[in-house]
Amino acid sequence: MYLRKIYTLVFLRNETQILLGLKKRGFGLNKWNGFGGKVEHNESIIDAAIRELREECCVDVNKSDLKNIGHLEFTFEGESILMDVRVFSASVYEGVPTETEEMAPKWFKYEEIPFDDMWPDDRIWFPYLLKNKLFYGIFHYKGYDTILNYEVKELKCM
Ligand SMILES: Nc1nc(SCCc2ccccc2)c2[nH]cnc2n1
Repeated sequence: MYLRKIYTLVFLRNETQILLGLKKRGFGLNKWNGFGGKVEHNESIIDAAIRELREECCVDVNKSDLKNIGHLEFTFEGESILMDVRVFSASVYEGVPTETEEMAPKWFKYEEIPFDDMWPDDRIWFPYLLKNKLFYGIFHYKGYDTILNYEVKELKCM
């Protein structure tokens, strides 16, 4: 029924702030989001996450510094794609976040996250990210602005 496509989403964090990027083209245009995109057939999910972060904001992160913090699945009314988004965070990285054709990076204080200019689901699962709890969420959208139904839960590590 659904054609599952895997994507990555990476958030750089420090004690007081999180790095978001304003999407300048393509999917999620003009929304603040983490850095990420498609996983190509010839790469692992982790390698794709590292590649997209470098391509989108010129920051390099080591595999060992990327932590899987969540798993999100998105379906859209009338579409057969299931977006399977693997969410990562890192607090150790190299380089200075730099604007590219794809993204304009900016640090946001945790109390000033611009949810009104982000995907509607983000305000639902960000509390888990902010509390460092591993999360799993599924969201069924009508169009790209309306969530018809969803479920989010904390995953207990094995
Ligand atoms: N936060 C968030 N992110 C995404 S897509 C993230 C993965 C991606 C996909 C394509 C290009 C770049 C990045 C979402 N989709 C529906 N709600 C959503 N929320």
